[in-house]
Amino acid sequence: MTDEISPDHERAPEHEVIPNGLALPDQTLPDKLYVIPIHNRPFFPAQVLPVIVNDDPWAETLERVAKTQHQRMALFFVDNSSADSAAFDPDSLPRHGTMVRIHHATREGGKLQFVAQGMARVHIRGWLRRKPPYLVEVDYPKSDEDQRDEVKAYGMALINAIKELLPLNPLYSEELKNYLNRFSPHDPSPLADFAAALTTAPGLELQEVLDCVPILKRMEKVLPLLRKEVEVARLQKELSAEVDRKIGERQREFFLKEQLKVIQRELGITKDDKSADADEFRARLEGKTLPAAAQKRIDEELDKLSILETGSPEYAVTRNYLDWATSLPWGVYGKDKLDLKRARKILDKHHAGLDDIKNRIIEFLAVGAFKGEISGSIVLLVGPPGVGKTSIGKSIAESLGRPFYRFSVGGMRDEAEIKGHRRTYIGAMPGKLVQALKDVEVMNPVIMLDEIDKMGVSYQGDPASALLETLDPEQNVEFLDHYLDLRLDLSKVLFVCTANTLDSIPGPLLDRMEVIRLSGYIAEEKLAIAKRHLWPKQLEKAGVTKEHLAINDAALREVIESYAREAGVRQLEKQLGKIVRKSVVKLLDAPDTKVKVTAKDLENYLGSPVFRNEQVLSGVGVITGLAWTSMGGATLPIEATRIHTLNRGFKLTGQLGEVMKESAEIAYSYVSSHLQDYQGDPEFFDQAFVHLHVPEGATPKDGPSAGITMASALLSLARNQAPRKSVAMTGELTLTGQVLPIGGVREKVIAARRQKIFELILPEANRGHFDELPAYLKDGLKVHFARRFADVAKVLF
Ligand SMILES: Nc1ncnc2c1ncn2[C@@H]1O[C@H](COP(=O)(O)OP(=O)(O)OP(=O)(O)O)[C@@H](O)[C@H]1O
Repeated sequence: MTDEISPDHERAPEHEVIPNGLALPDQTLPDKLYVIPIHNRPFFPAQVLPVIVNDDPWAETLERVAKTQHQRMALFFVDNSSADSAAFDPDSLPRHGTMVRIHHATREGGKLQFVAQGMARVHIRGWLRRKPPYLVEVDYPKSDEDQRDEVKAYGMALINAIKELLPLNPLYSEELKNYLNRFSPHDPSPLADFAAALTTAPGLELQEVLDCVPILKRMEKVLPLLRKEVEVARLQKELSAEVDRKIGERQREFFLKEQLKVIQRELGITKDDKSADADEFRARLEGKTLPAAAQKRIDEELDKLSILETGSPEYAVTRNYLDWATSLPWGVYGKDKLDLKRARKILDKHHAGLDDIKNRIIEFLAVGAFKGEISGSIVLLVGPPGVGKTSIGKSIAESLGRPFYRFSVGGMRDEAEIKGHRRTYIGAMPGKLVQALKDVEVMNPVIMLDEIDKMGVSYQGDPASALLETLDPEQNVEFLDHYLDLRLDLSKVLFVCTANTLDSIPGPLLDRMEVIRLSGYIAEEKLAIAKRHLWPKQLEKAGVTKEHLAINDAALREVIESYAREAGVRQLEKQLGKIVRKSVVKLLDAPDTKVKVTAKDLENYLGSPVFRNEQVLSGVGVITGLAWTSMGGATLPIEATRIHTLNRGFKLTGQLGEVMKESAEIAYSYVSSHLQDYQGDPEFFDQAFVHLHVPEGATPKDGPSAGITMASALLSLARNQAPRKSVAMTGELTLTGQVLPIGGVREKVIAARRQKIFELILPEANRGHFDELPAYLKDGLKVHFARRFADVAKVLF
């Protein structure tokens, strides 16, 4: 067979625009047709549908069809997905295909598209060309068109089914319209074909319908297919209605929820906050190691949080609890830097002098370095105000590389401040220690407890015993905060406490502490501190350079002597601050000058001097004692006078404590009964009402160490003889005239030097303490050691 064989040689008419589905009067039935295979489902004679085939190899077929006058070809169903190519087996074609008329063929992107109008069943009689373009000889099978009642009944059934189908899917009505344009609804053959074409039955089943020429049989096949289609469509419709309903419900819910969110946001109680809260709390615990009990407790609280209403007070309480519990640094420990050289450098950098203190601290750190950790120790720095206790504490933290937290327990009356309130209280809070740990973010900081000698006691519990529980390494492994109600391990915290005196620190607490004494500074030390630290610090604070503002040593010395004679340096620091501030005012007036502060100018800066050198009192009945208070050592003049001679008597003033009163009684008894041993008038006290006064009457004083001083004052009065000037003394006196040792030798020596007193009387039993003092304190001092009061009297008179 050759290519020349073609069904027709005439060209198609130029314009043959046919509205879809319009029945053609043209009933041409060509006996030779080109063939194109189609897939998915067969094409029925009652259909008008667009068909798409591959350009290759069907382009030529279509071109040839286009050249025919009748524009017809045959479509055969091939149930093979690979068949849209030339590679189909011509013998595999089914018995019947459909002769179609081609309209509107177009070509785009490798595809050919045309509208096929089904015309008639067609049967291949023989092959004229077995490769594309395929060409076959055909004939057209005729169905038996008898109008028996059964056919009619089937026709009615089909029409009813189609009617049922129509409302279920709007697409069907379009196809029905096309169909009715071309055929009478009572024509059984097209009706059966149309009905089959409406169904979504599988290709092979539909091919069976196409292959079935006898009308009754064909209708028998189609009706169940159509009924099934109706059922499926109905089911589908129901399903989609159900889906619609569900989507509708969900959408409704969604919109309501969104509205609720907006309302809650407006009211400040956004639901989202809840999960954000819980998420944040969980995130905070990441990387931390909690004890099992704490983990369990926090999990429980988180669960509770999730069921509470955000607006409820209970929510706020739980949230607050979790906020605290999760922000603790569970299991987070900083690494200690135990480098002693570095530690020494840091201590030296911040502190002038204090060599013995620094050595003690280095020893303390050395023990830690040897053990590998610093824990289980409590350091107590005791000394007068402003001697650098706090700054030593800070330096310890810095040299260990640990964070530092400081709080004062002075005046604390309620143990809840240390251990927290129970959660049942409104506004309950954890105690200071939990707050400290939250702040420093490690479990092993240096925590400084200031003023532990000034803790109070009240009905709200005893803070001292709470503190003992906190500090004691035996107990603080399991420290319990009332608010958290969780056990915390405080054993790795290094506690540094400060106090001005040891007297009021509870014994059990003191027992566990490593006591380091800072005893106050003498003038030379203060000068060094002022030059190296305080003055530069004040300049920096004011933003002035030393090129603009200078002070000479003489001026500094004068400040120390006349304006700041306390044991510490806080007053000194304040005075220097005053000088700097006043100088800044001057500098603002004349920016390019340099201000030099000298001793002469001091009155302009600081007013008249607070202390004068001639302040040491002297005269009959006046003796300078040495005292030691929480403010450091001090000189303490004691005066005795005879008020009248009417009767015997004795009166005491000056805010004296019980012990001091008793030592006054002892002094009075001793002196009055031993006057003749001391060259006094033995009758003197028989006609003397004596008044003994300790000045600075507003300051409470106590202790036995003024015994010999008071006795000396009374003796001076009785002998009516002024004692030697510039001698100061301290010592306890017994009824038999023994001189007993006293405490605070160092502080008292420092105080005497500050007052420029260089001759001292000390109890013999304190000789060792004196000898231990550093040379710079002992230099130039004349010290008499007294065993008995007679030794004292010998020096004085
Ligand atoms: N040896 C020193 N060298 C340098 N500066 C010092 C020295 N001693 C104290 N200072 C400074 O004096 C000021 C007061 O010191 P600090 O606050 O440490 O005293 P404190 O003993 O803790 O007093 P308080 O008992 O009143 O708390 C600080 O500015 C501190 O730096």
